[in-house]
Amino acid sequence: MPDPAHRDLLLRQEASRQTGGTVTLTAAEQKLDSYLRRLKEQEMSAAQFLPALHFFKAKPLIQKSSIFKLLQKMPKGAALHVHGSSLVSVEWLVKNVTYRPNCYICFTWDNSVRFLFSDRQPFPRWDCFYWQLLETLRARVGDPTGFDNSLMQHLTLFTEDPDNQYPNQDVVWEKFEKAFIAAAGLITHAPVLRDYFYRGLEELHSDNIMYVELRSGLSRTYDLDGTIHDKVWTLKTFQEVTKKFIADHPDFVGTRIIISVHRALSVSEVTAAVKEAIQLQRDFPDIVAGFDIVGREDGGRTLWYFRKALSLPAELGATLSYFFHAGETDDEGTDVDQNVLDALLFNTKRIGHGYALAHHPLAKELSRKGNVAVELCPISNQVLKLVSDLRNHPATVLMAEGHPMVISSDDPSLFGTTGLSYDFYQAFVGIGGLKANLGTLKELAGNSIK
Ligand SMILES: O=c1[nH]cnc2c1ncn2[C@@H]1O[C@H](CO)[C@@H](O)[C@H]1O
Repeated sequence: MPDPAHRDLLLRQEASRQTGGTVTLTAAEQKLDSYLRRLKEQEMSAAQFLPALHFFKAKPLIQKSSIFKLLQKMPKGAALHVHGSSLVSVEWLVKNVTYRPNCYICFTWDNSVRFLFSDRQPFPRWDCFYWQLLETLRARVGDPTGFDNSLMQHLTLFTEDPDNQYPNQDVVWEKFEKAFIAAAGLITHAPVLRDYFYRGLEELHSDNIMYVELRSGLSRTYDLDGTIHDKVWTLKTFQEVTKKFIADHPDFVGTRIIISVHRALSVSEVTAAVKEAIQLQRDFPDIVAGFDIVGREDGGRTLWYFRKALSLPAELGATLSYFFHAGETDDEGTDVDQNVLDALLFNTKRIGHGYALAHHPLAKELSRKGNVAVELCPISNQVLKLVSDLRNHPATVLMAEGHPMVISSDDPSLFGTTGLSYDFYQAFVGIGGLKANLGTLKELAGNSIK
């Protein structure tokens, strides 16, 4: 029989490698940890293991969970992987923004919607022939609640029947991109953008988050009379709103922007965007964090495809920090699957998603040694169909190995979440399992503000 004392020693050694395994807990924290463990045993043995359900089905049940309620109260540090155009709850977009005067709507041939604020009847566009004043239309349909719910459906992925609505990744990604386009007309109206951003910070702050980094393309914004504002205007607006928010909430620390472009762009377009981002980071060092390339990785252009553009800062002797999405794929062995290694070769500061990282021993080693944290977004991975049951998420291995990682929400409006508590729940209960404890939570929150 193996020596029980030796076995004990090995078990302790192994546990100490787990994320949070080296965090020491005070006596009071140990008490809380035992309580958390009991709660977790109950929730994990419940007939419906919530992180195994599609998030849309689990959400109302998570809201009743005692662990979730504790997580809401916990200071969670920073939200480091959030897309700026999916920041605020769709209820607010519909109930507040679409009720503002001069809001026009148009239904497109592909069953999507467009919004536009205008002081006159908008001209037909290629994607939108017939614009109607929302106020008039809402009055005419007679059932404003039903109408508003249908508007929300265009702006979120939420559905009661996700398994049938989204049979595969192609279907869910198509709806996903359509929802971004639909929301754009609301969010890029200049006066709305200010309120939208302030509201987004409120939602984060009320979930005990102190800092956020937003991926944003800094889309041009417009005024009622059609005046267009450029990226500098948008950055200044982010800067001003953040300042006001901190004045109103002194415990909030700040916001920074990771300038993002879509991977559907050409090399020359990305080259121009990199040049512009270098300049913007130079001009706004306190608000521009760096640069990323976004959009669905599978079937999309790779980081290596853009290598000339991405090498520019080094060639020019300029600085531009990278925060690349990489390895948000289960297509092992394809070109996109190499994004994780290439992201590291381009000195990315963090890896967005890194779902594929577990299958890349060398990239994993580099990320660990360089302390390049993986931005784990469990709900996003579930909704966008990379994984169904979180117990099978490759991050279970990363967490067991103490790999540097942070937890984030990716697209709160589209997934119907606010703050990070839902994401922490899924990571803590689903991915961490019984092994993850209060030390794990402390380390995850701590990693985000290092
Ligand atoms: O999880 C994600 N992976 C990759 N791209 C994403 C994800 N979430 C959003 N976007 C991309 O960000 C753009 C808006 O900033 C969206 O158009 C979408 O392509």
